[in-house]
Amino acid sequence: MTRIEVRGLTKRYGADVVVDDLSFSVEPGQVTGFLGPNGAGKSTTMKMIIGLAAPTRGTVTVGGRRYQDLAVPLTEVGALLDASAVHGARTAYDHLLALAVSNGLSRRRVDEVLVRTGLEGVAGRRAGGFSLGMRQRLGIAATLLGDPDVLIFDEPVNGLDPEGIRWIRDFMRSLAAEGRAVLVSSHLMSEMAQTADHLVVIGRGRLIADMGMAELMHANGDGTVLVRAGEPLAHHLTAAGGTVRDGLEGGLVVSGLSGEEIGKLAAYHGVALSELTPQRASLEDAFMELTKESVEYQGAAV
Ligand SMILES: Nc1ncnc2c1ncn2[C@@H]1O[C@H](COP(=O)(O)OP(=O)(O)OP(=O)(O)O)[C@@H](O)[C@H]1O
Repeated sequence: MTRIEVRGLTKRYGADVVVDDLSFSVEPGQVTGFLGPNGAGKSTTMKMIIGLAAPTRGTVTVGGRRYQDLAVPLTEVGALLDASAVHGARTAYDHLLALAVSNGLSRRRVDEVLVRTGLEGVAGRRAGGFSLGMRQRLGIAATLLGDPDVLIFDEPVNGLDPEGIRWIRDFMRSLAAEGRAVLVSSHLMSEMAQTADHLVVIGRGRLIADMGMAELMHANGDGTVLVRAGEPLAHHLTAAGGTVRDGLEGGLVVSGLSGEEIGKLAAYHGVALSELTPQRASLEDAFMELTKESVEYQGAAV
């Protein structure tokens, strides 16, 4: 099983430290969301993983080896950093064939990846005439040519319509389900919520969070219940094992008890409830909270 290991990775451009002592792992069989506001250093980190930028300090390895030490990189790491980087005059088939041949891969793989990405019907068309969604598919097809265990995608859903976004999301999940390590960057938490198993959040080049999606949801209110009652109820809730804190506008935020248990408890003590709402974590809120210190340009509060 192949993983990406980033250790103490640092990149300096002139006086600017754009990636600052970053360490994290990308595990096989998972989609790892790589999140951060614009300019956080995501693309630069990805470039260092695939040897397109040299680290100022630190190391990054794929399956224990540096990218430049891989014999045929395409068979170990597939990366899509910029989907527009195709030769517009070439057909989709020829674009993939040129890549396959220059990497010593078989023609058969070209047909296979065209089918896998749903492009077989347009393989003879020039890539220059492709929609953004089709270009993304072509870019993804290229990453799969060498059947690599590790895949890296930089903002793959940027600018796509909902159908295209759904397709990419499902595709990432299917790649992880095959046991591959998938690293996907985004500056939108909402995109990651339905795609990633694990999140690595950075801001101004530094690691802010490295945690499982479930853990993040839990840490941000998932599993709590918002309660409003006409009469004092908090002491009954704590006596029954709940943890209670004050919410907005007189509400109580309760953890450790289910909505049903709270409802029964209130009925038992004859307390009328005006609200009993299980809380869903807002991941967007969690992300804003995590990164609020590190966004490049903040809107002025008016
Ligand atoms: N070749 C370079 N020379 C100088 N500065 C650079 C270079 N590449 C990136 N930067 C700077 O490094 C910082 C991080 O950029 P990077 O593209 O890695 O961020 P990002 O998180 O991918 O952002 P975005 O979501 O906007 O693409 C930015 O301030 C950018 O201007």
